[in-house]
Amino acid sequence: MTEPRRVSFRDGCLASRKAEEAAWRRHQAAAWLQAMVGSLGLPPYPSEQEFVASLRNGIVLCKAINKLQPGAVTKIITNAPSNSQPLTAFQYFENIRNFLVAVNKLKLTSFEASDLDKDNLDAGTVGKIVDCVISLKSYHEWKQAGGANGPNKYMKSPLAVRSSQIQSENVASGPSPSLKRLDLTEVDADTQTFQNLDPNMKDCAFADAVEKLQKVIVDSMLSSKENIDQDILKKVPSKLIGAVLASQLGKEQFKHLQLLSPEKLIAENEPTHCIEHPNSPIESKQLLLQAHETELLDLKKMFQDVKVNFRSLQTQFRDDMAKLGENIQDLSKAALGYNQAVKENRNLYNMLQELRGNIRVFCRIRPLLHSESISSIEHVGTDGSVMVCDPVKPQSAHKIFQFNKVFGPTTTQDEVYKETQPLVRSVMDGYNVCIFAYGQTGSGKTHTMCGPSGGLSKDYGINYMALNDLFNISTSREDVKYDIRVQMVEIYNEQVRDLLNEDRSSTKLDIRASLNNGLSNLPDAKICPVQSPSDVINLMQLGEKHRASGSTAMNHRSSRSHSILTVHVNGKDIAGNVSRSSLHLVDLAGSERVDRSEATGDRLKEAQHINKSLSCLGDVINALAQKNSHIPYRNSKLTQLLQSSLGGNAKMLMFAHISPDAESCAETLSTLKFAQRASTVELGTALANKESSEVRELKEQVDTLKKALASKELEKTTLKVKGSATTSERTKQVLDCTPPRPRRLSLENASDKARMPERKILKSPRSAVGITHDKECNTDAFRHANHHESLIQMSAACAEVLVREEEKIICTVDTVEFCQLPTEAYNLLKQSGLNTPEAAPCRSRNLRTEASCGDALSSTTKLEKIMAGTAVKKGSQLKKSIQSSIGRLIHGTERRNAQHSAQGTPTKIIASGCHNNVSPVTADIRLRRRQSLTGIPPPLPTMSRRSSLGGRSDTSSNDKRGAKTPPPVNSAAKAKRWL
Ligand SMILES: Nc1ncnc2c1ncn2[C@@H]1O[C@H](COP(=O)(O)OP(=O)(O)OP(=O)(O)O)[C@@H](O)[C@H]1O
Repeated sequence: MTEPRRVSFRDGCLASRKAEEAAWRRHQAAAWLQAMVGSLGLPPYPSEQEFVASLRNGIVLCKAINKLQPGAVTKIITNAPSNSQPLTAFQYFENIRNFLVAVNKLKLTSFEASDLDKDNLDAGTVGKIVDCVISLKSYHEWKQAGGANGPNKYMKSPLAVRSSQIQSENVASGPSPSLKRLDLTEVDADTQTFQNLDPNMKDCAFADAVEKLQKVIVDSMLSSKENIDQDILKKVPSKLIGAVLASQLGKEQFKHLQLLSPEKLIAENEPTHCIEHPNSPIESKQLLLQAHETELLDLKKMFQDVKVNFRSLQTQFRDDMAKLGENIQDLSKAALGYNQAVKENRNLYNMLQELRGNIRVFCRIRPLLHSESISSIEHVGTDGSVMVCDPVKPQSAHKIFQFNKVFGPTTTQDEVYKETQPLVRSVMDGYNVCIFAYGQTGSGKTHTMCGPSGGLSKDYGINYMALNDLFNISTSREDVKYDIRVQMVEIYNEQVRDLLNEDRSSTKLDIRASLNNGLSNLPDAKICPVQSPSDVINLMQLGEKHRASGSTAMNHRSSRSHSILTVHVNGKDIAGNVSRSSLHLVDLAGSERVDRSEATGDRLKEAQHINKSLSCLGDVINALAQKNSHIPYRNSKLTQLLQSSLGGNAKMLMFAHISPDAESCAETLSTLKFAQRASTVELGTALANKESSEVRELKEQVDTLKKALASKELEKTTLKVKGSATTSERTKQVLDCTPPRPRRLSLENASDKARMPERKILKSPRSAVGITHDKECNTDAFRHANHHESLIQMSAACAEVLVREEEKIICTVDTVEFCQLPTEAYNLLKQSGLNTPEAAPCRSRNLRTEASCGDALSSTTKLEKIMAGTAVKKGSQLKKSIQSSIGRLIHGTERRNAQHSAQGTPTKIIASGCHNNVSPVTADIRLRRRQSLTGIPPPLPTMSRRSSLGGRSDTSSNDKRGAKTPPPVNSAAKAKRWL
């Protein structure tokens, strides 16, 4: 069994300490008794009950004291034999009484007989019994030591003595002298004696006192078996005493004692300075209370500290949370910014794509059908890549193709449309869009464009969804009014057929040349207005019904023609701005290997046409990809129809359809290669076909003016015909050498080329009017040479007439101010005698006419100058202003058209270069007129007319080409020639 743990006062465990000490003393007492009388059957550390029980009959005690002092107890009542009655407590009391008498005789610590009564057991009574045994033990040791150091050296510590003394008042009559000597409270007599001695005696007495004190303490330590290092005894006695006392009663209480000298220590031991004994219950409790109070204070302090710490932690936590919140806000801002940046990046990428004009290419893989088992598609990447490997030849390299998007076999129609939607929606913003499905037969083109069963099922394809979307947008945009119309044609065996025409006997269509409006180059195709998606479904079903399809070995419902559904969208907003665009949805017939499709007869013929037209499409794509100067659009009807989309300014999307079937691997690779080549084609920048109301108004104005001009020309022709019968012959001659030619650089050239028929009327009223040749003569002479040049060249007689006619026409076309000839010019004409209208029926370019009019030359020259300087300029100002307005506002394409016209002029000039003998005056007038219309500065005298248009300025070459208009000459030279 291990020793109980010893706890000091500093730990505030006084009670525990006392219990330990009591147990320790019981152990010592029991051990000594057993050593004296033999085993008592007690454990090494007996409890109070065990200890008292072993002594209750007094036998052990009597035996022990007899060993110390033989015969101290003469008669010991021992235990009765086992068979007899057990002894009563009273019989044993005899032993106790005898023992206590013997103890008192030896003047040892005693106790009361009742202390052994088990009913009265408490810490105090057992302690007295233990003290008694310990004192016997000390006495025994003292005796064994030979009884040196006086008769009472066996006594235990003074504290114990004092305690015993107080508690044994009833047993002993009073404290024994020896006890009194050891009790520090009873030192008065000794101290007084000490002070009365002479100094030498005092020294001796002091030394003796110190020695005594030291001995007492050592005895006490030894008796209480305190675990003190033996070396401590060799140290300074005062410190030793202080250390011992501090260890016994607590450092705080006895600190001052450590500093005391022996004298002071003795003085301290005066009755007034009596050292408080901790064993006193009240004092112990006070100490305990103090310890608790101290501990409480400590705890309070600690609590305060914890509180402060907690508060600071709380503040810190709040700060941290605030910082964290700020950081999160920053992060979310950054994330938002990042998202916006990504979005902008995507938009910019799209814009870049649009600017580059690339065709967008999507690839769609159809799922394996029942009859197919092995797939040649190895991998479909989310980044638009697809990897193909021929399962029949696994050793062949894996081929990877990259597209804008790849749709796997499980992709739904909706998912496909979602990616297509932005393109479709741009139709409503005025862009032309073309979406076409390409791929081998049975790869799913019709499924994508029209839906399963060619649009007859509910799982609609792009065609229907696109139209539905357009309707949705048109209803959601309240400020724009849209007009949506639909055309549907097919190309079957190189014939364009109208699919919406119920009359199947007249469905064949001709393709007309068109520059910018996609499939509107089929003016004869039926165009149906649609108001709702149900209209669209009806039309699509009608078209599908009429579309050529047939069964082949590869597709039981194979499309045998290319079908083209065109949606025309015209929009007009509340501000009057208009937009025109078209969406072409093309479901191509599939390429097929005839051996696999087992096509024969009609099917074979169809297959050949299909393959040929697809091959032509491939040629066009190749030529576009290589940026060849010649693109073979005219090689097939398909490429002819798609020309404006492939080579124009439309947005293009191609769906490359592939079959995963291993047997179709070769076709799959061919389709993918075609699609990849197509993706490298750079189209022109997509342009929105929008017109502001201002431009539209100007265009309308121009149209009105043109119409007015045409009607007035007719009117004028009728009038002139009446008065010019006599000059028909000369006019005929003039006409023979001057074929009709288009007006160059006129307003018409800047207008829409689509208005060809109207322009023809203007250029050639002769054909439009259908009048006699003589009558035409006057009209053409007037129109083509134009009024000013005619005035110069015509005879004096006809000049006036023409001037008047000119005035009439100009008056209707431009303004009244413009057509009114200046008075000066008119008077000159009069003076020159050229004022007979009847005498001027012919065209001015006739040299013979010029010769006969030689006398009028000077007047004519003057007139020319005046006309060039005043009337012509005045008249042209308005035209010029209109033209410049149109030039600023009209679409770039139209401006280009105007440039084309301007560039085309030299060719026309060359073509009409047979009239080398044209009057230089006429040429000059013509140049001035052109300048007035185009704003191009007049050429330098050395410059040819061609150079003024930006062509070469080499006059010799000009001459060689026989330019129609010679360099201007001065009036003297002109006069010479005319003479
Ligand atoms: N994505 C798909 N999901 C389910 N079935 C599909 C898919 N694509 C195609 N099919 C089916 O494959 C078969 C052939 O499709 P489809 O007729 O659309 O091919 P095609 O390319 O138009 O052929 P052809 O050029 O001969 O007209 C049809 O039965 C169709 O339902």
